[in-house]
Amino acid sequence: MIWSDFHRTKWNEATNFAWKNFTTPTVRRMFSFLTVLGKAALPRDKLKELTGLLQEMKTTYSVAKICRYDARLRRLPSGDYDYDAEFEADDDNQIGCIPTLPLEPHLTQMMANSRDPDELRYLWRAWREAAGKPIRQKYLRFVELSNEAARLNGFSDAGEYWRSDYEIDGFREEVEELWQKLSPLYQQLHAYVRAKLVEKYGEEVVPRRGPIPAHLLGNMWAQTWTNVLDMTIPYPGRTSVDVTNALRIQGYSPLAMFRLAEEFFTSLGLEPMPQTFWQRSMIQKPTDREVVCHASAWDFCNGRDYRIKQCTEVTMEHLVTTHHEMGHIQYDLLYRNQPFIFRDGANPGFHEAVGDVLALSASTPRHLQSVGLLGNVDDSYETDINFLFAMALDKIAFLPFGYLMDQWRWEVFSGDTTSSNLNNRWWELRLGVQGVSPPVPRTEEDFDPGAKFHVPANVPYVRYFVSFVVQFQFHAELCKAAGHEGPLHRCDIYRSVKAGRLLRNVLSLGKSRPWTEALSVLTSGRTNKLDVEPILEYFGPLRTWLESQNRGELIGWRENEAIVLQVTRSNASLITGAVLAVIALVLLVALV
Ligand SMILES: C[C@H](N[C@H](C(=O)O)[C@@H]1CCCN1C(=O)[C@@H](N)CC(=O)O)C(=O)N1CCC[C@H]1C(=O)O
Ligand SMILES: [Zn+2]
Repeated sequence: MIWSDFHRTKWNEATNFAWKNFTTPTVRRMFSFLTVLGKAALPRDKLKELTGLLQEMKTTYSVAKICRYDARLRRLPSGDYDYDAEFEADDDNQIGCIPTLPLEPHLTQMMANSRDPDELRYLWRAWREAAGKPIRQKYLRFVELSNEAARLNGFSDAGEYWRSDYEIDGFREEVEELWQKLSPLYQQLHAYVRAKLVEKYGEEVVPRRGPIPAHLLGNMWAQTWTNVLDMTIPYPGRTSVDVTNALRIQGYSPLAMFRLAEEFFTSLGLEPMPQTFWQRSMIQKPTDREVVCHASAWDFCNGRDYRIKQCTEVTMEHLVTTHHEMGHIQYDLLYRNQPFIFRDGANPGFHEAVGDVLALSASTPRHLQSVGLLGNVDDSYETDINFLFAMALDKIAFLPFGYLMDQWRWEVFSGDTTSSNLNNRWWELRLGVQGVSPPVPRTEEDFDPGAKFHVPANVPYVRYFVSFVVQFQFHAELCKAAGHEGPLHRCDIYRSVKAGRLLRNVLSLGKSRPWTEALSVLTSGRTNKLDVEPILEYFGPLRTWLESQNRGELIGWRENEAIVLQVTRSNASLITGAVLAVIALVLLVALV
């Protein structure tokens, strides 16, 4: 909605009005949200520019495609793969191929399944050439306008505006403290996975004591490592909870996956998906048009229309994502009777946690067996460790990525990071916090953060870090309500109406109360703070196992040991470059 200057003046008068002195807390709370206009506070022309930039960046990301990797065509005389050749313009200035491969499902699946470092390195770089690099300048202008809008709302920059969603002072410090408590467990997992990747690829590809090259972790952003489970599973041959094959053998369709997820919610006495959901959701990639394939959930704010858009593949990973997206819809449904301004998550991390909490139960070997996706499941120690390890490849591996994405953006918004070190700062964080390195040299010509959906789409990310902590607090409390006894990681709240009632009581509040109060409701008053104890308890047995396995390994990484795989520059390009330089020099001398 575009505000006329008259409206804006009137609104500014109203917002300065003494609503802060209203006696009714709920009304005061409503005004505290209503008076934050966000980007609508911008003058009309700048608002138009901002939304235009956002649309262009999202479109670039969603239609980006790359060329096929064709090792045969790109061999140097030495036999090495001539890596740069893919990016060299041919004589008619065309890239040496026709880009045909989109991120979903092609590149996602290739990053998950390829075990060829050359191919993975090509895919990793080609995606960043196609999706990140082209939006670097647009993003810088977008940041300027976002900061201008934030200041018009009384914030110092867009980062402070984003953090205000958490309604506590010192949220930044809180997140830092949580990460410091979780980092040792991450480093244990990192050390073990690195050792396994050294076994698989050798030390000339993976430095035994350095960071892990980012293209070898089964994911385009190395944000979760579940796709390298086959190379790293602690006890091969014992029960593995990757049920992708079972889903396919049993003929699961995307719709069947959605129905399976819905049944978990209704087994708790929670809301079924409304009729319109099944009529209007897009759960498979259409063949007749380009769509934004990145999975998302939508509340159309009329109490009836809720939809998921997802290019669903029949894999375990997509089954978990289906629970995640349906968790958003469940939350939307539970607070639909709140006043409009309160129809939101208690904080953004709560919204991200709902579906994941149910998936923690749905992913247990026992539960997978009960729905026929796993055969015989034993209660052996090895099965436990295999399960916890698979969960850690998703939940623990993710923590540094969930943490650093907005560390980087908050610094860009505050001006600590500028166009002179935009990409370098990203890799400082990736190296320092996550212990991953780029497989090819990076410069300020590149814009690697732009190759991750949430940056062009301008969706904050620390919500996922908060979710990965708080979902285990939810899990622990719901398991208590369900009467679970035994280790937390074996808990399955399936069909527990008591757990469902507790979850309903917390989620129905929406944003009508501060999230700290919602946490009090969840824990019957025991705490109102984010707490890493439940996630550390859940992974306790694995941590002990990792520490024993990692004896003799360096825990952590020497940052100067990043092996940047030498990109085999084709001689031609080097010669061309030299010749051009000489011509330029001769011309310069001639002109002077
Ligand atoms: C796959 C998932 N898609 C997001 C999500 O579901 O959060 C989408 C895109 C951005 C926001 N969004 C929404 O659907 C919102 N409308 C939900 C809401 O606010 O109600 C996603 O991006 N994830 C999941 C794990 C980590 C992260 C990633 O994949 O990096
Ligand atoms: Zn989400």
